[in-house]
Amino acid sequence: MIRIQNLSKSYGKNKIKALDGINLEVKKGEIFGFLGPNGAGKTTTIKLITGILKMDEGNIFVNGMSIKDNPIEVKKQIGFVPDNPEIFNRLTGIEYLNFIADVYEMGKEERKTNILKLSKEFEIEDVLGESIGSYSHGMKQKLVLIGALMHKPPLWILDEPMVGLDPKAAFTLKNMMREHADKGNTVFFSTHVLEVAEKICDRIAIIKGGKIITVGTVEELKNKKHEESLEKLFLELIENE
Ligand SMILES: Nc1ncnc2c1ncn2[C@@H]1O[C@H](COP(=O)(O)OP(=O)(O)OP(=O)(O)O)[C@@H](O)[C@H]1O
Repeated sequence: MIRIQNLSKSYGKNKIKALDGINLEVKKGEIFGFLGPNGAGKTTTIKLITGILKMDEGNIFVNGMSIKDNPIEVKKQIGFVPDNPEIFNRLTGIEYLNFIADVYEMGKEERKTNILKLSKEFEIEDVLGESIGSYSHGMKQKLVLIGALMHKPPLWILDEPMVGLDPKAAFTLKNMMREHADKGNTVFFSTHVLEVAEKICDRIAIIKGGKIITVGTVEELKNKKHEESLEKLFLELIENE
């Protein structure tokens, strides 16, 4: 579903390398966790897959299409939730969702059905008429999730999606991620919450200093290093690799 080849990205005049030639393959049907310490390059990778940033070198293919050659087609495949849900505060929730639905050219019935279903699941159907500026962080996060998922994209890319969600909403989202992957779709998400990654990911990658230091199932990686938990494995790899 996602193929990343020799991807590099530097920022600023000093050309600080945020990503240094990473390679990664994420398959259909998997929940893939992208882990790493602060500043490792997770958000940069996500911004390159979603076409928000331009890569310096390498290429990214989504469903066989290069993001360089088919940026619009690739974006149609993706539902993206950024790490910060700061969105149009002056719009109401429903105005925001209708705007997103327009961008994705969704029909009247389709948008109505999908918005109703998702807003009920995340329990914000009663506040969609109110301005986003009045929402809590968690409510904004739920609204962004609904906006990203309502056009039913096969590939979900979620940057720290659990931050700000209460336990019930986080549980709902985790179940939705599993269901989505089980239907043959793909979920790629970054997180610092290792317990969540350990529980729900089919495979993980750990990135540090712009380089992927390991990829595999949680069990494979734990066995390789004889560690009992993902937390211990993560700390060992971050210290020593
Ligand atoms: N706009 C920018 N200008 C300059 N440097 C940047 C910019 N954005 C990111 N960086 C640098 O690129 C590197 C990778 O950052 P990135 O945000 O991708 O990390 P991350 O793994 O998502 O971190 P976190 O867990 O803290 O969100 C860091 O050294 C960061 O300081």
